[in-house]
Amino acid sequence: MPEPLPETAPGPEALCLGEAMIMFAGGPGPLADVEVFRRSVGGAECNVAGGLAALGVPTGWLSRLGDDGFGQHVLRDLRARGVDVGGVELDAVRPTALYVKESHDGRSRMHYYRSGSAAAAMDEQFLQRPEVRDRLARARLVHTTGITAAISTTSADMLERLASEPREFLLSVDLNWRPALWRDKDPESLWRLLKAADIVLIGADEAEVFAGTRNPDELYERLGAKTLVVKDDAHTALVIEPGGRTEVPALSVEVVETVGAGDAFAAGFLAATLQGLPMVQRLRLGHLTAAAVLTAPEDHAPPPAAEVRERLLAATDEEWAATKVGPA
Ligand SMILES: Nc1ncnc2c1ncn2[C@@H]1O[C@H](COP(=O)(O)OP(=O)(O)OP(=O)(O)O)[C@@H](O)[C@H]1O
Ligand SMILES: O=C(O)C(=O)C[C@H](O)[C@H](O)CO
Repeated sequence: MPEPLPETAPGPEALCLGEAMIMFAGGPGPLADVEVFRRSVGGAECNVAGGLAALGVPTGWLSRLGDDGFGQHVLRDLRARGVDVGGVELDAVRPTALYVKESHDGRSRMHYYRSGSAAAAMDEQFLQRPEVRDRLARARLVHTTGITAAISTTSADMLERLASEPREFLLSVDLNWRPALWRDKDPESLWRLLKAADIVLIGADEAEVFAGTRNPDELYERLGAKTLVVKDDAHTALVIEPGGRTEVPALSVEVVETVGAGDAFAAGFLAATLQGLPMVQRLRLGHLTAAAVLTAPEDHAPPPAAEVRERLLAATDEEWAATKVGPA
């Protein structure tokens, strides 16, 4: 059973709410031919939680896991990465979700085995559990994604509740549009969640599919977000907020595998936000942490070393533009 936070503990500053999955990476080659898979932990919010903790932000991950070996592995892995898992509930019946990453023809495809998972049973009551309620009351930031809105109707209801109740924390939402999870579902609840958020992160490509536009001004207008971050792959990341707009070009990266780069970007951007850094540095830290994941095969990777981060956050625009990142 998760331990409630002691009354005096400050609790995690940041909380990430969503499903973790055991990820099996196979290939290169078509799934039908792969015999051996490498196991690691995936899941968007869980990737962000690990990324925030690695950047020194006290972070908790809120979710449900099957009371099975895979769930134990997720807990062990997150604890080892310094993430508080006291808000995790174990389910004796429903399993921990799985996903298989197929690498074939130079691209990755995700195959989910997650329907009926322990996390999909998250509901409004989950937020009322003392272990969760106490952490929410003390957090400065809560991050979630469109994936959590998609995994079940009870989970979508939970997010509606989270977004509509009075809150002290900043609510951050990454669109993370996953069409496979939205078949036969109306994304209206996701629009409401995005509109209620204080910070919205969105990739230009997925915006085009989800909202029919990749134009940041149109998105800002439609989402009414207080801080909208639009990432455009290898090109640039742009923030629009009431005070104006800031744009920072992406780094030049020798890409190994792209899944998880958006989560790593979110971790860097949000960590720098909590640290009160100026907007250019918030975007730069996002690019830097994304670059670390782009040069690794897993969905998450340790961020660049502190001295590298400090040097590049302080670099001139010319030095930044000339920076190249390759596999470690
Ligand atoms: N080819 C690339 N070269 C350099 N940086 C990249 C490249 N692709 C992605 N990035 C970095 O990763 C960040 C996130 O990428 P992207 O724009 O694809 O967001 P996303 O669609 O939300 O990601 P995800 O597919 O992980 O959900 C970018 O803002 C950038 O920092
Ligand atoms: O696609 C999902 O639902 C995942 O959470 C798996 C990956 O870890 C995630 O997509 C990376 O952003």
